[in-house]
Amino acid sequence: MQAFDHRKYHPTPAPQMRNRQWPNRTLTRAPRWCSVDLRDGNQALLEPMNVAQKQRLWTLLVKLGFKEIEVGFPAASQPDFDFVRWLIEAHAIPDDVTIQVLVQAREALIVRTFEALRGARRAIVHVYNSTSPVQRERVFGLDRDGVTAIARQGAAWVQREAQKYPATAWTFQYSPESFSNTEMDYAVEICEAVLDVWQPTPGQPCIINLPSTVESSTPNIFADQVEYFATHISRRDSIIISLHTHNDRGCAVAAAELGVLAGADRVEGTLLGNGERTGNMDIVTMAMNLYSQGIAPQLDLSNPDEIIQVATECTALPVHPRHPWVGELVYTAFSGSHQDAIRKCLQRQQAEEPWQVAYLPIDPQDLGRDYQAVIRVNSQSGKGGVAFVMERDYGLSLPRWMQVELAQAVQRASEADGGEVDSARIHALFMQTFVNDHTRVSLKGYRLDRNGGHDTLAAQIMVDGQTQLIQGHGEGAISAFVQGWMRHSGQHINVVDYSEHAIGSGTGAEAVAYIQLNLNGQRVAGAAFDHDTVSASLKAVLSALNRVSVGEAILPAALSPAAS
Ligand SMILES: CC(=O)SCCNC(=O)CCNC(=O)[C@H](O)C(C)(C)COP(=O)(O)OP(=O)(O)OC[C@H]1O[C@@H](n2cnc3c(N)ncnc32)[C@H](O)[C@@H]1OP(=O)(O)O
Ligand SMILES: CC(C)C(=O)C(=O)O
Repeated sequence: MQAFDHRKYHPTPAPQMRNRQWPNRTLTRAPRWCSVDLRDGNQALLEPMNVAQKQRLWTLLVKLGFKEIEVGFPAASQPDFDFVRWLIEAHAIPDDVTIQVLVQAREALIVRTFEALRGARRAIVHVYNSTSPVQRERVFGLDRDGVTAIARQGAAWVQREAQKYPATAWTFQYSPESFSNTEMDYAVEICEAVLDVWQPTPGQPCIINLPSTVESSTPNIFADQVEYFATHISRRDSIIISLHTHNDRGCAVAAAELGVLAGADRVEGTLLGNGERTGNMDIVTMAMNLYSQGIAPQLDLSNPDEIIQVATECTALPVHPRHPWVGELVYTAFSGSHQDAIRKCLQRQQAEEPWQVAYLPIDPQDLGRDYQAVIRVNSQSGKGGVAFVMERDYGLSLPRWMQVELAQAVQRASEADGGEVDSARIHALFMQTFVNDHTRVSLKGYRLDRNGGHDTLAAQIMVDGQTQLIQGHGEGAISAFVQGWMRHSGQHINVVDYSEHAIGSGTGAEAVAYIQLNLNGQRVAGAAFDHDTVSASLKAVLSALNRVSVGEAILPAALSPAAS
């Protein structure tokens, strides 16, 4: 066979299901969570955690609200053993938290595991052996009966050792490792053998943990396997069915979700999905998936930045900026149409109504993220994003036609400079484009006589350093000013659009005015600020006029200093 030849592989067999129920169900509550960060997560690290790092991660897991935490494989290494001893001797385990430890079905390792747990108030001992045909035939060289004997014997050793420590409240857990690659009838058979040893009861249940040790099928097949198992195993009322999915195909979360629909009670996973190969099931993602559907996740994930900080410091693994729910960029939109939709929805969103914001599946503030990062502008952005930034950071609600023109200026800047255009730069472009410095023509003062809609305005303006007086009549100050300007200059000006609003509140509030003129057939917009609204509007007219006059020397002859 040549390289990259798909014929090397065969599909994972799926159980024959006649009347599967899970597709008709929906998730309504969070499963029982068990964090395996300190065990499966740890065993996948280039440099496994030392005791201090484990203590740090443990503290975080407890703070997040985990009630079951697999703390290590104490028979495997001294740091794991020492960490379990520290937890017990330092009384670091809260009353409502149960520690869990993993061990192979090997006598010496089981004995050592119970030594590590001496003095624990409560503990889950998790024993496993692998059950798939490849493991049976190629790793263990045994048939089904031989592998079942390992499981039965392991279960018996666990039971025997537990009896030596009667002061501890023990729960036993068994994993048919490689469950999802095991024939389902055999998976049930081997677990029955373990249950025969442990004899669980509803009052003293045990945990059967079903792993997709290596994820090798679509999540619906995993769900079928779980439903098959849950409906064929005996003593269902005496066992907690737990899932432990891996992410080889990128579907660990989906598999766990469907597995819960298929009858599982409990889910094992890690924070942000660290674990063997492509990782364990990411509990943060699954819990946030539930949260976003209005289901209490039973974990406090309101400070993901702390989770990321502790997890990355303990594992030395970075978190992708687009990691589901918590990545640095997940609540940031660069694309114009997304920004436009987000801006409109946020404007309409009422505090007491259900969240309905396009492109933002949850309110970023729930996770301590502010709206600062929601909209960032680059060459893919449009007027919506630019308008959002101006409103959010400077309190400026630009009229639509000005948004369009500013967005074009921003786009040119982004294309010229490459990358993101930050809020300060957008503001500078606004000021440069629409407000400018009134170098040639500026307002010195005005007198407005209001006369029932027929107003007279006398304005003193500076033109190239010399004072000029223009006078006009009209309906309102702007129209009187424009009329005066036209009379003096011979230019034709039409006010196409005008708006103004206050920035801030109280006596110190400033007004901003936006105006669009048609000057001799050419559209030109301007904006201006002043504490006095009339001044702001007259200055906005001059901002627009300055724009066309700059560099083009089209100042009207009558207003040019030579003509005065
Ligand atoms: C899918 C999972 O994540 S399972 C958890 C895996 N995690 C780890 O392995 C991390 C911790 N493990 C370790 O540090 C080591 O494996 C130890 C210390 C526990 C044991 O080390 P060693 O005794 O040197 O043996 P090693 O791990 O190589 O084990 C292989 C032997 O154990 C047997 N074995 C492996 N798993 C099991 C099991 N679950 N139950 C019974 N026997 C097992 C193998 O058949 C093999 O036996 P052989 O020597 O007769 O061929
Ligand atoms: C021991 C089991 C649960 C495991 O880690 C796996 O199968 O991935």
